[in-house]
Amino acid sequence: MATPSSLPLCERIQRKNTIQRAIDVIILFLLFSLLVYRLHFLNNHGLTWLLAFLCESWFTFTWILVMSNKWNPVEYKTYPDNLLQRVTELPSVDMFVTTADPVLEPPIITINTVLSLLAIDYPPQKLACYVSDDGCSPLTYYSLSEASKFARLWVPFCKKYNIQVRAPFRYFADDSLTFSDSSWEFHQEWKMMKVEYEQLCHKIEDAVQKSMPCDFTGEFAEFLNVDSKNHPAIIKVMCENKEGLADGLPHLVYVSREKQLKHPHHYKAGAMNVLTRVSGLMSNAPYMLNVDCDMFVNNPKVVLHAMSLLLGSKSEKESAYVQFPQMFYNGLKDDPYGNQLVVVFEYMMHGMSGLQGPPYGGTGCFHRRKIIYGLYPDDVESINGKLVENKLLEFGSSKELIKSAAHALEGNTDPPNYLQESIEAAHQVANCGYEHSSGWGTKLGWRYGSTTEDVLTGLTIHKKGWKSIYCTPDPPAFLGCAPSGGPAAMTQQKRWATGLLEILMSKNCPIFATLFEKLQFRQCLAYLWLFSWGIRSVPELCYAALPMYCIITNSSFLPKVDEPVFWILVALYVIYSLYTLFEYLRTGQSIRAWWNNQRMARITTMTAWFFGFLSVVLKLLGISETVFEVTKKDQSSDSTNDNDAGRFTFDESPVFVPGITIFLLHLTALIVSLLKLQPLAHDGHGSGLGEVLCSVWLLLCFWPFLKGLFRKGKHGIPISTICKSAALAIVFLHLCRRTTMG
Ligand SMILES: O=c1ccn([C@@H]2O[C@H](COP(=O)(O)OP(=O)(O)O[C@H]3O[C@H](CO)[C@@H](O)[C@H](O)[C@H]3O)[C@@H](O)[C@H]2O)c(=O)[nH]1
Ligand SMILES: [Mn+2]
Repeated sequence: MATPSSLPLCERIQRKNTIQRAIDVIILFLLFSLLVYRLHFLNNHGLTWLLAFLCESWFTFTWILVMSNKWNPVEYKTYPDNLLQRVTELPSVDMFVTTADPVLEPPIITINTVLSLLAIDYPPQKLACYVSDDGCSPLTYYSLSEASKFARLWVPFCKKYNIQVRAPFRYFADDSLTFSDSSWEFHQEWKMMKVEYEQLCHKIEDAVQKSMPCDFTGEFAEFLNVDSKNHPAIIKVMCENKEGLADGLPHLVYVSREKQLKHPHHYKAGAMNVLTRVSGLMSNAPYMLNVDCDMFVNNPKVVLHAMSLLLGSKSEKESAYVQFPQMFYNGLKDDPYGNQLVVVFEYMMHGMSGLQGPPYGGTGCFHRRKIIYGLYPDDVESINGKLVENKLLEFGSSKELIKSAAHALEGNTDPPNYLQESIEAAHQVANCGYEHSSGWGTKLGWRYGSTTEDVLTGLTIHKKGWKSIYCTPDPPAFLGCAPSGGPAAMTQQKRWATGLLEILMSKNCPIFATLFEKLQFRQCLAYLWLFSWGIRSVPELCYAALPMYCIITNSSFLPKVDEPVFWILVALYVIYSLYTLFEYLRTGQSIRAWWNNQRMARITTMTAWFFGFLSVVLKLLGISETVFEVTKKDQSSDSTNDNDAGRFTFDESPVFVPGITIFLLHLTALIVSLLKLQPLAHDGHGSGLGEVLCSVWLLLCFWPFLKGLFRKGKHGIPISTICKSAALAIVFLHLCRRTTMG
């Protein structure tokens, strides 16, 4: 019989992907054939060929990155039940939740996430939950305070009946719940709990309705007249498990860091660093979990899964952090905005798992505190006083923090602390001047300088030689909101493209990390794939311009139907489409979802990513800074029955202009072609079937924009945007005419 110490905690499994590899290679071969063909005839054709060749070279390069990324997929299995037999004492975990704006992120969402964390299946005396509120909102604080009262009922209820989904709004929204085979007692308690939760919701709704949620006395006094952009730090211990009771609740602490107008606050990265320091003073757990305010715990065993990997891997070097996938509960049917990322997570993340590990995704991730504090893999074996002393120089001036950090770096656990005792020191480290001349944001903690601080922070861990692990338990660990409208989806994609490109264009570029540090070569390729999203918009826009340019000027950039290479292109298109379609079907998605994603990939690349690209160019030129725009979260769940839900929505944002321009131009091109208004072709290289097919395909991709031209309200494109796009299209047409005449 296996002894407890020999029971496995986790297992690394190499996925088989022979067929996929074969198709990858075929696609690559076709791409190379196309490039060779282009090169061979470069002299016979004009600029359009050269441009097509350059774009296709870029696509081939991207394909190589994708191939390398997906070549050795790996997945991990975890055995959390063995953990409980093997480990006598589980380590403690600090849990961080960030929220920034009570309007875009309604407090009811945040408190559901907090409640789901408080009710997690893990010894509560080992847990502390810290909520960072960058909105410094009395409403958020009030909601949390009410939620902490409700938690005293909710947490024991969840544990007693082993409830699966511990975010109450999701639990009570589940219609499939039946009481036929449950006890009378459960039924009674369930009813009581539902009433309590409804009361909590009413209180919060009432507070939202009133401009003032409370009368700003007592514990609320500090919120009187606060300005969310300019206020002192507010830190409140809302719930403390002083006796360390195993049937108590985890600690709950509210943190709103100090803000001053002239001080950069570094958005979420800044908030995470404050949480790291405040928690370092209070509970100083060796592990830290962080989630966005909308990402509630959907699998109550999530900490046990993470611990199976953190404690069960061969060495700490193998598991610097454990990342869970981002999945969504409000996913619209067939993913109309292409932002549920199922396929990306399934194939790209498992692919990276076979290399140095998944990037850090900002939410649903367990970190080791000492690695966030800047430790290298080699330091772990030879940790000594000198080394620790050197590291501590970066921590700023708080003596208490330095002491706690020394403990964390040396791997000692702290004697239990009363949280309230650290409140003064906590205020000190939450001040905006605290990081001045320290290493926070540059040498330790969450890194500054990118609107995707998560990926940057993960990269700095990988480049030290650490590896990370991707964990996909069933049921999914966390679920959150995907943006459910065109503008929100575009804002998010733009921010991602911006942040990722910012990293590529900085000293943190992964190429340097491979040359001079310990980032593995193929991990570097995987990061390059991610970081070049913004750049990809340029060749895609050029490639999208080619068919219409060719039709309008009666020139060509594609081979003619009677040339054999034409079939290379057809084969490429067909094989690639079937290949991607198969990926969607294999992850349980519909053909419609596949098409929506194909379409949205083109729309997002040419609009949101292009704007991301532009904002990085502006930053590099020193003209403007990049900003973190928070995405709007809404609670509406599966809107499968809502006809409106999948309909594209628009706003005045300039991000829609390139999309509409492309649409208008292709429409014009097709009309020109239909009415045979093209000029005479030079030397017999006029446009042909290939160009027309491309144009038709792009029109189909941008179909939502056609509908938007005729709709009103949020489903319609604002007149001003249409005018701007039309003006741009006219300028383009004019330029086309000049080139033909010239
Ligand atoms: O000044 C700020 C801005 C944002 N946030 C928080 O950051 C989180 C993420 O913001 P969100 O608008 O939801 O962005 P998403 O694009 O949905 O987030 C993804 O992308 C971000 C940037 O890469 C990561 O930080 C996130 O963890 C990841 O889920 C939210 O909890 C916000 O409250 C702050 O705390 N302070
Ligand atoms: Mn989010």
